[in-house]
Amino acid sequence: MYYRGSAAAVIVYDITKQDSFHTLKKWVKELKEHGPENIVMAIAGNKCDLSDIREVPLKDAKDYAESIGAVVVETSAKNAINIEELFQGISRQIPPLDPHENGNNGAIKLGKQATQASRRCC
Ligand SMILES: Nc1nc2c(ncn2[C@@H]2O[C@H](COP(=O)(O)OP(=O)(O)OP(=O)(O)O)[C@@H](O)[C@H]2O)c(=O)[nH]1
Repeated sequence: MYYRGSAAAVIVYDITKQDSFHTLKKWVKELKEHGPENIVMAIAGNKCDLSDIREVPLKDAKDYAESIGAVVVETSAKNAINIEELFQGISRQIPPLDPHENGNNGAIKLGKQATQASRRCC
């Protein structure tokens, strides 16, 4: 996992495999210990189209996500379910850029400026 300087991390488990939920917890631990301090964590319980054979109850995922302050969404990469919601959830958690940090942090301030084109010639 590469996370240096990341604003957010999506950690995916398979709702039909309890093992994958245990593995997810190990990744969360790793991120908490070695990841950026304010990284936004999002948990995606993938394969929600297979909920008839689920091993991980949604409540377990929600309780765990709440305990670590993470976003949680059940997704289906196969059927394109909740993918947009996942990224919208993440974007709501990421703080806006601080224009005073590191110069202008790469951001460009948009506004009216006098340009050649706007000057009158006669
Ligand atoms: N039903 C279903 N299958 C999926 C979904 N996402 C991925 N798969 C299938 O799961 C298998 C593994 O997908 P990968 O993208 O290789 O995921 P992986 O984490 O590398 O592999 P696994 O640990 O085996 O799931 C492939 O057969 C995918 O088609 C999903 O949302 N629903």
